[in-house]
Amino acid sequence: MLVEDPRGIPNNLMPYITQVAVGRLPELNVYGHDYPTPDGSAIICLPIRDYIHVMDLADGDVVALEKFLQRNDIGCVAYNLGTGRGTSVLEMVAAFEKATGKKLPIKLCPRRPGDATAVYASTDKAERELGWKKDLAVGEELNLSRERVEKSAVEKATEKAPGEQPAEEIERPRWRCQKRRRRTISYRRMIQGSSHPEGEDRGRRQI
Ligand SMILES: O=c1ccn([C@@H]2O[C@H](COP(=O)(O)OP(=O)(O)O[C@H]3O[C@H](CO)[C@H](O)[C@H](O)[C@H]3O)[C@@H](O)[C@H]2O)c(=O)[nH]1
Repeated sequence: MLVEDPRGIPNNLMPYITQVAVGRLPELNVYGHDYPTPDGSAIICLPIRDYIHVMDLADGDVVALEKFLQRNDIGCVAYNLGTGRGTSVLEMVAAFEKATGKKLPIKLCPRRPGDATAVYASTDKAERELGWKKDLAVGEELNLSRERVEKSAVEKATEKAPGEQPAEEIERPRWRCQKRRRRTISYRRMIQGSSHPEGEDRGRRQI
């Protein structure tokens, strides 16, 4: 998932990339550059994964919940939410560099034990039954990821010690994602206005 900012040194790719980009970590270790290509040719190929923005994932949850709230007899159904597309680590690095205009220092390293060569979702069922499809392009996802990290970096820089007086106002990056905010509001309305017997209580707990 894109848009993660854990404390300490991250294990996952995106938070590692963003921490290198803002200078918290010196370089990105790219694990594994000796994987086979699907056709068995000798070309070096990095492991591939399915990278989806957390807001697309949240939209998928909303449409699944909508379906559930409309029917009482739906039972347990599993849907894959992803882009349906495999992307390599170096493709992610290139997309990030394009979105931010910033060069990321990388180091090619041996494979990480336990890493699978290729993992990506089949999203046909979600598209067919929920009408859900990821709608952010990779560049847009990465812009949002960068905004999230910049915002968090400002918040960390302005954290106050107990008893400390308010510091001078620091300009915060503007959150440009008005479309997403509108969706969150309509999600709240949907839950609050639900006629499902449990809808109102569920909505109160989640908001
Ligand atoms: O510092 C790092 C961290 C990761 N990777 C590589 O990046 C890829 C993703 O590794 P992660 O640890 O981030 O994630 P997983 O392999 O557990 O994959 C899961 O998380 C991914 C996002 O981090 C995608 O969502 C993916 O579909 C999901 O299976 C792997 O090829 C890994 O070897 C690096 O090269 N350097």
